[in-house]
Amino acid sequence: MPQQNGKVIRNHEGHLLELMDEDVQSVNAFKTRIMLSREDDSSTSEHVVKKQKRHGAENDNCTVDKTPVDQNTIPVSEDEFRQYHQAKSRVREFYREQHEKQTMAFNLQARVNFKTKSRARMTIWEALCKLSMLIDDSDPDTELSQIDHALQTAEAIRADGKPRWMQLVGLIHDLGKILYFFDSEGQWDVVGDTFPIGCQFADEIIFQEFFKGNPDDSHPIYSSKLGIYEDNCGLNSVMISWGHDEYMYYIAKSQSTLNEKALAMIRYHSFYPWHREGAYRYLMNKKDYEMLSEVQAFNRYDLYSKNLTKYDLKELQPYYLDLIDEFFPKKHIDF
Ligand SMILES: O[C@H]1[C@H](O)[C@@H](O)[C@H](O)[C@@H](O)[C@H]1O
Ligand SMILES: [Fe+2]
Repeated sequence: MPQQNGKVIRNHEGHLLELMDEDVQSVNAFKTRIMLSREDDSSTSEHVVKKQKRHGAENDNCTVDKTPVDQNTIPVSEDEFRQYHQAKSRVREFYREQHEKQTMAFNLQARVNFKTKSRARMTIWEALCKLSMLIDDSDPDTELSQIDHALQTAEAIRADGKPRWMQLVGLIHDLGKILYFFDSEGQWDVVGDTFPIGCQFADEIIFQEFFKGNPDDSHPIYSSKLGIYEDNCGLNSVMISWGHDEYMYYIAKSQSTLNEKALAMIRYHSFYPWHREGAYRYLMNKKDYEMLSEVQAFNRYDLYSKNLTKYDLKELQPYYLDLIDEFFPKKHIDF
């Protein structure tokens, strides 16, 4: 049974405690690094804003949305994807808001919120069905709902004969976007490309100019090249902007048997400035180089599978239910 509004601290949940412990430690580590930099960060902002939902089909039960799609907006060749300079205003406005609001203060608080609350308990399939109600404002390449995108990605990986764990990654890589229906302040803290917090916003980030409105961009430490980090400290020690990738990574890490490549694909698939544009190499360690090629291999399916195909959910359900069972030992997942 999904629990909406889970503001309850569920201390009896073993995995939640584990997660909290791990992340309280990492949040503390970030705080320590900030304190060590002796900067007075008084930028606590008001996070309560009105949510504007951009819904797809008005249904919560996984029926197929038959809404016609504007054919002219769909990219056909690889170089037609991610053309942000000609993107619609909804995409520009999305990034203006995201870049202004993804601050260190927000990110620390988002992690504390995540670790100290439980939002809902449901099956992976039930969660996937929720994605039929979300269209991603940040994405210039699809107007379909996120359930269509999940199936397109998974089916492309499957059609290419890739391993079953990777097919599952295709299916659930964006599942964290259900965060939008729980704790989020809008889409800006759920979707979109991601980037490190606590150091310079690299030029390779799309719409870099919108960081002008982010207080961290004029912070003496956070705006420096290394910020609070050390050379080659490894991405695992870097705080990446909060959203569906981080959220789903924690869920999959604690409640699935997916391997480290799968977890890296989930965690970094939106980190385009890194995996596509080559930024932030100075934060990487040896392990990150191994994972980089995995994330890039996954990205091909994530990005280039976006087309007009709407798969028949009922037809695919038995196959994917088996796949989910293989890697998620518990039927009901704490989201
Ligand atoms: O991984 C993708 C990618 O970063 C897209 O650019 C973004 O629009 C989506 O929200 C996200 O899921
Ligand atoms: Fe994504």
